[in-house]
Amino acid sequence: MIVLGSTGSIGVNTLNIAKKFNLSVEVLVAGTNIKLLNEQIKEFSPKKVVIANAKDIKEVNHNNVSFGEEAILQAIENSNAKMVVNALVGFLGLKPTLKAIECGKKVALANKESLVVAGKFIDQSNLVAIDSEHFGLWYLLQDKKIDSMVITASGGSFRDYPLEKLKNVSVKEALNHPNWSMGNKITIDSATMTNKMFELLEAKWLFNTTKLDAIIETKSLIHALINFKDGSTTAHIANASMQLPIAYAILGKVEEEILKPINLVEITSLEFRKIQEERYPIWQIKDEVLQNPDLGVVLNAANEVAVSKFLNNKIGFLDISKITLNAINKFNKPNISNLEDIFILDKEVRSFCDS
Ligand SMILES: NC(=O)C1=CN([C@@H]2O[C@H](COP(=O)(O)OP(=O)(O)OC[C@H]3O[C@@H](n4cnc5c(N)ncnc54)[C@H](OP(=O)(O)O)[C@@H]3O)[C@@H](O)[C@H]2O)C=CC1
Ligand SMILES: CC(=O)[C@@H](O)[C@H](O)COP(=O)(O)O
Ligand SMILES: [Mn+2]
Repeated sequence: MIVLGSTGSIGVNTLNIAKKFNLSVEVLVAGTNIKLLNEQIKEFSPKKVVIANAKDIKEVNHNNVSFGEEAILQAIENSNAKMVVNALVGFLGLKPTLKAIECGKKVALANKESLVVAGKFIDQSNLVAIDSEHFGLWYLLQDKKIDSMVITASGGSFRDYPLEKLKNVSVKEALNHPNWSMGNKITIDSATMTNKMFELLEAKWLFNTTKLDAIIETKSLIHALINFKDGSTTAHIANASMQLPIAYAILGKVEEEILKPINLVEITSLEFRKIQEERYPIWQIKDEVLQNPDLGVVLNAANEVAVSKFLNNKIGFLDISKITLNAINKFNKPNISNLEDIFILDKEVRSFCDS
């Protein structure tokens, strides 16, 4: 397989599964964590390696290394591997997703931004999403009439902070996710609840419905629920680890233990909360975005600019949703009729948010 983003949280979990099931890894793509990449090269002996920057090539212990976005696309095209795990973060992941599909490879897609911005153009016939909530929904699906689907949110780093403290929280505090160990960008997206907005859009494209909602479950043990027409609700419960969704995405069928089962007696209780707009201002536009999913392009671009500014200490935490809502207000009627429109609008929104 080809692993894009091998040094990230999903990438590392993917390689753990590859090791456990003795799967071959033909291509590794990473950014700047060359130390970890070299360890992965030693362990998996890939034929090809791609990194972000030319200046780091000499540090990589491999004789076939290239760099940059175009090189990622070429590596996908030139490889005989049948599967691409896309664990890149952000808009950067879209072109590799499209390239992998074009090359007829199976796509195991953690890069949810691909679906957020381009869901209506993505052929899903050979694609499986890697996301705990969508894995949960898929696991619960059965041949019965569904009323609605619900995904859960942890509430993120600040779910228990007094509202008046949010203005001055630090990057370090924001990166302290209560339940999951993930990359920086998605951890901030969890704290603002933008991750859940992305996941509603992701679910819209994956399950072809807008009867979707999200609630907070503070322990991240329930990942998804389905309300059936007959009045029953089923819930997917599993320990908070991405190894199970990744194993299914890669292997298709899993019959051995990947995670330790949940012990409800030890857990003793679960707590559910409504997602409040006062704490998560982005939630104001939930219905609008679901009704007009082209807004995903605006939401994603503005959010990427804002999160990067926050992580670089240029703005405060509350400014992230201000920037995003401002962009949604400005670009409120996007007209996306082809993939090219996505790249044009993405650029316009970024330059608006940067100015
Ligand atoms: N983490 C999780 O549990 C979950 C993540 N997701 C989604 O999966 C995706 C990945 O998330 P996560 O693993 O947490 O993110 P990380 O930030 O941990 O990993 C991102 C990966 O992309 C690489 N990368 C970044 N920029 C470049 C570049 N310019 N060229 C090549 N490689 C690059 C990084 O390399 P390096 O580190 O070497 O710089 C790293 O390997 C995101 O879309 C996220 O929303 C979805 C569900 C759960
Ligand atoms: C592990 C996973 O799927 C993440 O998307 C997770 O859901 C993020 O946590 P939040 O529920 O806090 O957004
Ligand atoms: Mn998720």
